[in-house]
Amino acid sequence: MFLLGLTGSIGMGKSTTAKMFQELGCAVWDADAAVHRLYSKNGLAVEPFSKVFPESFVNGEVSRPALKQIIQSDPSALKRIETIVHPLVAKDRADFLADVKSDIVVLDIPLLFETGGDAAMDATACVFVDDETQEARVLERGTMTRDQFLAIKAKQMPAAEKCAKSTYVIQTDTLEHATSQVQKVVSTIRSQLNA
Ligand SMILES: CC(C)(COP(=O)(O)OP(=O)(O)OC[C@H]1O[C@@H](n2cnc3c(N)ncnc32)[C@H](O)[C@@H]1O)[C@@H](O)C(=O)NCCC(=O)NCCS
Ligand SMILES: Nc1ncnc2c1ncn2[C@@H]1O[C@H](COP(=O)(O)OP(=O)(O)OP(=O)(O)O)[C@@H](O)[C@H]1O
Repeated sequence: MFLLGLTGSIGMGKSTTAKMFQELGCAVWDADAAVHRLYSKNGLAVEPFSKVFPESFVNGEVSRPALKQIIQSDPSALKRIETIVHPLVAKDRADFLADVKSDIVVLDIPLLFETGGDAAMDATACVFVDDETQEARVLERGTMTRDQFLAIKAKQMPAAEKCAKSTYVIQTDTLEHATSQVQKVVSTIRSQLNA
């Protein structure tokens, strides 16, 4: 099993690119989706958040708008949120890897390099688009204010640095261009596996 870590700065196209890998028969695990499961009703993060951040506990779930308010008024809260969430995400991933059957497994992890997760990968791929397109795409989603976007971006390793550390860089300027680069990465890895 070949582990490919897929990363990139906020809104640069990780999820969209992960789907392209999935369409080529790769198994995909998505760290952000794991966080969604953990925050939802009966998710494993609900109880610890209800104790540490009672304001975030809304209708039996961890509320993302409430968390964003908390981080906005106290930027140090993100570190405390990560301390609760990251070990639970690690367990979700270990459970997934214990069961998966596929030649290539793509792990979509926004903080791959920031958390040292790249050390456990056979190769890494970074999605990339220019800063203006990134900002326009994130703000178009309407889930974050510009200040919230800039605060998250400031927490992340600069995009150019992530790309320099990666085995592959995937430009996400158009869907067609990204698809052809994903096809090349998959065929390169498959030919290595079959060599
Ligand atoms: C800050 C929160 C509330 C924002 O929620 P929202 O639904 O608006 O955004 P979403 O979760 O889709 O994240 C969007 C992007 O923000 C970036 N991001 C999220 N958390 C972090 C973080 N702790 N540090 C740096 N970037 C982050 C990632 O690129 C991510 O893909 C949420 O991301 C969160 O609870 N983050 C803490 C958990 C975490 O560290 N997740 C990262 C993957 S393990
Ligand atoms: N190759 C591409 N060509 C054109 N648009 C793209 C491409 N890849 C992604 N996009 C668009 O960019 C936006 C962000 O993409 P996506 O949600 O995949 O990013 P992400 O990196 O997973 O985001 P986040 O870090 O917030 O989780 C979406 O609107 C998506 O349609």
